[in-house]
Amino acid sequence: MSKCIIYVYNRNDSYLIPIMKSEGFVLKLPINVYIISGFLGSGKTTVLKKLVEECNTRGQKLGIILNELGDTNVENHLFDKEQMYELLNGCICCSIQEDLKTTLDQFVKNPVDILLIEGTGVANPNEIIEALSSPLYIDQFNLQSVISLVDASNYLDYQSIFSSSKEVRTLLKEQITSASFIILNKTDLVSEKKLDKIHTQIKKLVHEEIPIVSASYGDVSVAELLTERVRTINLTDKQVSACGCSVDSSCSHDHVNHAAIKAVKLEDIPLFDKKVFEKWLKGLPENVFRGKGIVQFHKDSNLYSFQYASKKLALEEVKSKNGLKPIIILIGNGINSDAIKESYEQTFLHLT
Ligand SMILES: Nc1nc2c(ncn2[C@@H]2O[C@H](COP(=O)(O)OP(=O)(O)OP(=O)(O)O)[C@@H](O)[C@H]2O)c(=O)[nH]1
Repeated sequence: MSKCIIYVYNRNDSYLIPIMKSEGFVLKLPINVYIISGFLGSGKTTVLKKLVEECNTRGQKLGIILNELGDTNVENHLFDKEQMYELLNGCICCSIQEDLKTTLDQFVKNPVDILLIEGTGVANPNEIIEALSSPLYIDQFNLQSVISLVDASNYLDYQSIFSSSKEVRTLLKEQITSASFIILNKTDLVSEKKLDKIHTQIKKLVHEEIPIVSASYGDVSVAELLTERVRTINLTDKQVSACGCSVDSSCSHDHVNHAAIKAVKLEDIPLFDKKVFEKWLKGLPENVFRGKGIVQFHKDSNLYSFQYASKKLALEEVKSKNGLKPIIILIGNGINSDAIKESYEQTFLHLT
């Protein structure tokens, strides 16, 4: 096939869309989209990595949108070979819907085979669905599935931790009810009995057609993950976002779902002792339930990506160090950032 690019006008006549990118590949609109949703630490990035690996093996061109609560994404190095965009400093909700639209425009101009969107752990997928189903994008993007990860190791605890926060409980529920495919993940960390109880509770929340698959480390077949389930997506509430704004209203207030869930960033990190670091993380107040970042240890020139979720620390050597610096992000509900910084300084900088 000779190299050519065909342009067509989109419905709004606002710009030209390339539908044939390069020799041998025909990248067409609409782009198939998968939303990966789920609470903090539930396993979204684990599933995303799996999908990226598979799509690369198949030679499919991938687009990725990563959304982070804070101003730093410590996991972007995992996807630096993909056409990736980061939406930082807030959820894909009323506060950065415009950023999402700008990013979607980039994909309309530069189509990919598959677009994977990972929301923050406190994003309401309904708001991403809204953007994709707006008249501007309905012909350009084809939402295939909303994959929601549920953290089995924390599901029941979160009901009590957030018993006084209706907003977070609503968010946790909506991450489930807006799904077309549910992965009950981290089953390796819970007993059969507990798992049955959680399964029964989730089943009551969703339509009987929605599959609920138990997994550990997101070990669900890629075929299942990529199945088109658009017809079973529960869009009944999609015209009203969780913060109560209608789709077309210009929402100016802060997104309320996760107002108390905040991220604390620690930089200029010294070299650590691995055991002291782990002990410090596990000794943090109960309301700090997620940590991630990059660290370096004594007598070791490697950089490590760390994940702290479900009270477990996981370390992985970073292969492409390009410009990466040690950093710690801690996320929790109503956390006292001054107290955390003080504890960090006392433990690692020996300041009193
Ligand atoms: N034990 C166990 N750990 C898991 C499982 N799935 C993921 N993890 C680990 O849990 C941690 C968090 O996983 P992620 O995939 O980063 O979770 P996430 O939903 O992207 O987290 P956020 O970035 O907070 O939104 C990592 O250390 C994973 O390796 C599982 O099924 N069992």
